[in-house]
Amino acid sequence: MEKLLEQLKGQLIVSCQAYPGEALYGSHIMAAMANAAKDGGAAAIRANSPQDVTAIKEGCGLPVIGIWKRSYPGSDVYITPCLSDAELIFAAGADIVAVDATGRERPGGETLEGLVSGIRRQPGRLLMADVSTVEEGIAAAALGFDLISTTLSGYTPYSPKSDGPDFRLVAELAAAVQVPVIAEGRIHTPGEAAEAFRAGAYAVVVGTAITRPHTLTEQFARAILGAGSARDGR
Ligand SMILES: CC(=O)N[C@H](C=O)[C@@H](O)[C@H](O)[C@H](O)COP(=O)(O)O
Repeated sequence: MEKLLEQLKGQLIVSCQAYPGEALYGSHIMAAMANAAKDGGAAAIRANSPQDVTAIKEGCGLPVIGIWKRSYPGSDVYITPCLSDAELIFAAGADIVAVDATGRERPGGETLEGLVSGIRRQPGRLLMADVSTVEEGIAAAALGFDLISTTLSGYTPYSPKSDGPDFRLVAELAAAVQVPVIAEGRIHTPGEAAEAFRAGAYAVVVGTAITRPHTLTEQFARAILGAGSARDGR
Protein backbone atom coordinates (compact mmCIF):
# COMPACT_ATOMS: atom_id res chain seq x y z
CA MET A 1 0.00 0.00 0.00
CA GLU A 2 2.66 2.44 1.17
CA LYS A 3 4.88 1.31 -1.68
CA LEU A 4 2.24 2.11 -4.31
CA LEU A 5 1.64 5.56 -2.83
CA GLU A 6 5.39 6.18 -2.81
CA GLN A 7 5.51 5.11 -6.48
CA LEU A 8 2.96 7.78 -7.40
CA LYS A 9 4.73 10.66 -5.65
CA GLY A 10 5.57 13.47 -8.07
CA GLN A 11 4.19 11.49 -10.99
CA LEU A 12 1.76 11.83 -13.88
CA ILE A 13 -1.37 9.68 -13.89
CA VAL A 14 -3.21 9.50 -17.21
CA SER A 15 -6.96 9.09 -17.33
CA CYS A 16 -8.02 6.84 -20.24
CA GLN A 17 -11.78 6.99 -20.66
CA ALA A 18 -14.19 6.83 -23.59
CA TYR A 19 -17.96 6.56 -23.61
CA PRO A 20 -20.43 4.47 -25.61
CA GLY A 21 -20.96 6.06 -29.02
CA GLU A 22 -17.49 7.61 -29.13
CA ALA A 23 -14.98 6.48 -31.75
CA LEU A 24 -12.47 5.31 -29.12
CA TYR A 25 -14.99 3.39 -27.01
CA GLY A 26 -13.80 -0.14 -26.25
CA SER A 27 -11.53 -1.77 -23.71
CA HIS A 28 -8.90 -2.84 -26.26
CA ILE A 29 -8.64 0.78 -27.45
CA MET A 30 -8.33 2.07 -23.88
CA ALA A 31 -5.63 -0.54 -23.24
CA ALA A 32 -3.73 0.73 -26.30
CA MET A 33 -4.17 4.30 -25.07
CA ALA A 34 -2.81 3.27 -21.66
CA ASN A 35 0.22 1.68 -23.31
CA ALA A 36 0.87 4.91 -25.21
CA ALA A 37 0.63 6.82 -21.93
CA LYS A 38 3.06 4.36 -20.32
CA ASP A 39 5.52 4.86 -23.19
CA GLY A 40 5.27 8.60 -22.59
CA GLY A 41 6.09 8.29 -18.90
CA ALA A 42 2.77 7.88 -17.08
CA ALA A 43 3.17 6.22 -13.68
CA ALA A 44 -0.43 5.04 -13.40
CA ILE A 45 -3.72 5.03 -15.29
CA ARG A 46 -7.19 6.12 -14.21
CA ALA A 47 -9.88 4.03 -15.91
CA ASN A 48 -13.64 3.61 -15.95
CA SER A 49 -15.57 0.30 -15.74
CA PRO A 50 -14.57 -3.22 -14.75
CA GLN A 51 -13.83 -4.19 -18.38
CA ASP A 52 -11.46 -1.27 -18.98
CA VAL A 53 -9.71 -1.75 -15.63
CA THR A 54 -9.01 -5.41 -16.40
CA ALA A 55 -7.93 -4.76 -20.00
CA ILE A 56 -5.58 -1.95 -18.95
CA LYS A 57 -4.07 -3.91 -16.04
CA GLU A 58 -3.39 -6.86 -18.32
CA GLY A 59 -2.28 -4.72 -21.24
CA CYS A 60 0.19 -2.30 -19.72
CA GLY A 61 0.90 -3.47 -16.19
CA LEU A 62 0.81 0.01 -14.64
CA PRO A 63 -1.11 0.57 -11.41
CA VAL A 64 -4.75 1.43 -12.13
CA ILE A 65 -7.04 3.81 -10.30
CA GLY A 66 -10.44 2.38 -11.12
CA ILE A 67 -13.80 4.08 -11.12
CA TRP A 68 -17.22 3.11 -12.40
CA LYS A 69 -19.35 5.93 -13.73
CA ARG A 70 -22.96 4.90 -13.24
CA SER A 71 -26.16 6.84 -12.90
CA TYR A 72 -28.85 5.78 -10.46
CA PRO A 73 -32.28 7.36 -10.25
CA GLY A 74 -32.67 10.04 -7.60
CA SER A 75 -28.94 10.69 -7.07
CA ASP A 76 -26.45 13.02 -8.78
CA VAL A 77 -23.53 10.88 -7.58
CA TYR A 78 -22.06 9.08 -10.59
CA ILE A 79 -18.42 8.20 -9.84
CA THR A 80 -18.47 4.75 -8.19
CA PRO A 81 -21.66 5.57 -6.27
CA CYS A 82 -22.30 2.29 -4.42
CA LEU A 83 -20.26 -0.11 -2.31
CA SER A 84 -21.12 -2.88 -4.79
CA ASP A 85 -19.68 -0.77 -7.65
CA ALA A 86 -16.44 -0.24 -5.72
CA GLU A 87 -16.22 -3.96 -4.90
CA LEU A 88 -16.52 -4.85 -8.59
CA ILE A 89 -13.81 -2.37 -9.54
CA PHE A 90 -11.45 -3.91 -6.97
CA ALA A 91 -12.42 -7.37 -8.24
CA ALA A 92 -11.57 -6.22 -11.79
CA GLY A 93 -7.99 -5.60 -10.64
CA ALA A 94 -7.86 -1.93 -9.64
CA ASP A 95 -5.03 -1.03 -7.27
CA ILE A 96 -6.92 2.01 -6.00
CA VAL A 97 -10.64 2.73 -6.29
CA ALA A 98 -11.85 6.33 -6.54
CA VAL A 99 -15.35 7.23 -5.42
CA ASP A 100 -17.45 10.39 -5.25
CA ALA A 101 -16.82 11.66 -1.73
CA THR A 102 -19.11 14.68 -1.84
CA GLY A 103 -21.81 14.98 0.79
CA ARG A 104 -24.56 14.48 -1.78
CA GLU A 105 -27.26 11.89 -1.39
CA ARG A 106 -26.15 8.47 -2.61
CA PRO A 107 -28.31 5.87 -4.34
CA GLY A 108 -30.40 3.50 -2.23
CA GLY A 109 -29.79 5.49 0.95
CA GLU A 110 -26.15 4.39 1.08
CA THR A 111 -23.71 6.59 2.95
CA LEU A 112 -20.07 7.44 2.36
CA GLU A 113 -19.27 6.11 5.86
CA GLY A 114 -20.95 2.81 4.96
CA LEU A 115 -19.01 2.59 1.71
CA VAL A 116 -15.68 3.19 3.46
CA SER A 117 -16.36 0.68 6.23
CA GLY A 118 -17.53 -1.89 3.67
CA ILE A 119 -14.28 -1.52 1.72
CA ARG A 120 -12.22 -1.67 4.94
CA ARG A 121 -13.61 -5.13 5.77
CA GLN A 122 -10.79 -6.34 3.56
CA PRO A 123 -7.42 -4.88 4.62
CA GLY A 124 -4.85 -3.32 2.31
CA ARG A 125 -7.20 -1.63 -0.14
CA LEU A 126 -6.55 1.96 -1.22
CA LEU A 127 -9.44 4.40 -1.56
CA MET A 128 -9.34 7.76 -3.33
CA ALA A 129 -11.89 10.49 -2.54
CA ASP A 130 -13.09 12.58 -5.50
CA VAL A 131 -14.13 15.90 -3.96
CA SER A 132 -15.22 19.37 -5.06
CA THR A 133 -14.45 21.48 -1.98
CA VAL A 134 -11.92 21.67 0.84
CA GLU A 135 -14.62 20.75 3.39
CA GLU A 136 -15.39 17.56 1.48
CA GLY A 137 -11.68 16.73 1.38
CA ILE A 138 -11.26 17.26 5.12
CA ALA A 139 -14.32 15.08 5.81
CA ALA A 140 -12.98 12.37 3.49
CA ALA A 141 -9.59 12.39 5.20
CA ALA A 142 -11.34 12.04 8.56
CA LEU A 143 -13.24 9.02 7.20
CA GLY A 144 -9.95 7.36 6.36
CA PHE A 145 -9.55 7.87 2.62
CA ASP A 146 -5.97 7.27 1.50
CA LEU A 147 -5.84 10.00 -1.17
CA ILE A 148 -7.95 13.04 -1.94
CA SER A 149 -8.46 14.25 -5.51
CA THR A 150 -9.86 17.55 -6.79
CA THR A 151 -11.75 15.68 -9.56
CA LEU A 152 -15.18 17.13 -8.87
CA SER A 153 -14.29 20.81 -8.46
CA GLY A 154 -16.48 22.64 -10.97
CA TYR A 155 -18.83 19.70 -11.35
CA THR A 156 -21.01 20.15 -8.27
CA PRO A 157 -23.52 23.01 -8.20
CA TYR A 158 -21.74 24.62 -5.23
CA SER A 159 -18.10 24.52 -6.44
CA PRO A 160 -16.50 27.29 -8.54
CA LYS A 161 -16.83 26.94 -12.34
CA SER A 162 -13.67 27.47 -14.37
CA ASP A 163 -12.06 26.51 -17.68
CA GLY A 164 -8.81 25.69 -15.93
CA PRO A 165 -7.55 23.63 -12.97
CA ASP A 166 -8.58 24.50 -9.42
CA PHE A 167 -5.10 25.28 -8.06
CA ARG A 168 -6.61 27.01 -5.05
CA LEU A 169 -8.37 23.81 -3.97
CA VAL A 170 -5.13 21.84 -4.44
CA ALA A 171 -3.31 24.31 -2.16
CA GLU A 172 -6.08 24.44 0.44
CA LEU A 173 -6.34 20.66 0.61
CA ALA A 174 -2.58 20.21 0.78
CA ALA A 175 -2.52 22.55 3.78
CA ALA A 176 -5.52 20.91 5.46
CA VAL A 177 -5.02 17.14 5.19
CA GLN A 178 -2.17 14.73 5.90
CA VAL A 179 -2.91 12.32 3.06
CA PRO A 180 -1.69 12.83 -0.54
CA VAL A 181 -3.63 15.39 -2.58
CA ILE A 182 -4.09 14.66 -6.26
CA ALA A 183 -4.68 17.53 -8.72
CA GLU A 184 -7.26 16.44 -11.28
CA GLY A 185 -9.58 18.23 -13.65
CA ARG A 186 -8.98 20.55 -16.61
CA ILE A 187 -5.17 20.36 -16.52
CA HIS A 188 -4.64 21.28 -20.16
CA THR A 189 -0.89 21.83 -20.47
CA PRO A 190 2.44 20.55 -19.07
CA GLY A 191 2.88 24.02 -17.51
CA GLU A 192 -0.38 23.64 -15.61
CA ALA A 193 0.70 20.20 -14.40
CA ALA A 194 3.92 21.75 -13.07
CA GLU A 195 1.89 24.53 -11.43
CA ALA A 196 -0.26 21.90 -9.68
CA PHE A 197 2.88 20.46 -8.06
CA ARG A 198 3.93 23.94 -6.96
CA ALA A 199 0.47 24.30 -5.37
CA GLY A 200 1.14 21.18 -3.29
CA ALA A 201 -0.10 18.26 -5.39
CA TYR A 202 1.35 14.82 -4.65
CA ALA A 203 0.55 13.63 -8.18
CA VAL A 204 -1.49 14.92 -11.10
CA VAL A 205 -4.16 13.26 -13.23
CA VAL A 206 -4.52 14.41 -16.83
CA GLY A 207 -7.30 13.06 -19.03
CA THR A 208 -8.81 15.12 -21.85
CA ALA A 209 -5.58 16.89 -22.87
CA ILE A 210 -3.95 13.51 -23.56
CA THR A 211 -6.64 10.95 -24.28
CA ARG A 212 -9.72 12.66 -25.72
CA PRO A 213 -8.77 13.61 -29.30
CA HIS A 214 -12.31 14.37 -30.36
CA THR A 215 -12.60 17.07 -27.69
CA LEU A 216 -9.21 18.49 -28.68
CA THR A 217 -10.21 18.45 -32.35
CA GLU A 218 -13.40 20.32 -31.52
CA GLN A 219 -11.34 23.02 -29.82
CA PHE A 220 -9.15 23.45 -32.92
CA ALA A 221 -12.14 23.34 -35.26
CA ARG A 222 -13.99 25.98 -33.24
CA ALA A 223 -10.93 28.26 -33.14
CA ILE A 224 -10.35 27.90 -36.88
CA LEU A 225 -14.00 28.61 -37.59
CA GLY A 226 -13.78 31.72 -35.39
CA ALA A 227 -10.59 32.88 -37.14
CA GLY A 228 -12.24 32.29 -40.55
CA SER A 229 -15.28 34.36 -39.58
CA ALA A 230 -13.05 37.22 -38.39
CA ARG A 231 -10.95 37.08 -41.59
CA ASP A 232 -14.04 37.13 -43.83
CA GLY A 233 -15.53 39.98 -41.81
CA ARG A 234 -18.48 37.81 -40.79
C1 LIG B 1 -15.79 15.33 -13.52
C2 LIG B 1 -15.56 13.94 -14.02
O1 LIG B 1 -16.49 13.20 -14.24
N1 LIG B 1 -14.26 13.59 -14.21
C3 LIG B 1 -13.92 12.30 -14.73
C4 LIG B 1 -13.36 11.46 -13.71
O2 LIG B 1 -12.87 10.39 -13.87
C5 LIG B 1 -13.23 12.30 -16.07
O3 LIG B 1 -14.25 12.55 -17.02
C6 LIG B 1 -12.08 13.31 -16.31
O4 LIG B 1 -11.66 13.12 -17.64
C7 LIG B 1 -10.91 13.13 -15.37
O5 LIG B 1 -11.25 13.56 -14.09
C8 LIG B 1 -9.66 13.92 -15.80
O6 LIG B 1 -9.98 15.25 -15.97
P1 LIG B 1 -9.66 16.03 -17.34
O7 LIG B 1 -10.25 15.22 -18.46
O8 LIG B 1 -10.32 17.37 -17.21
O9 LIG B 1 -8.17 16.12 -17.45
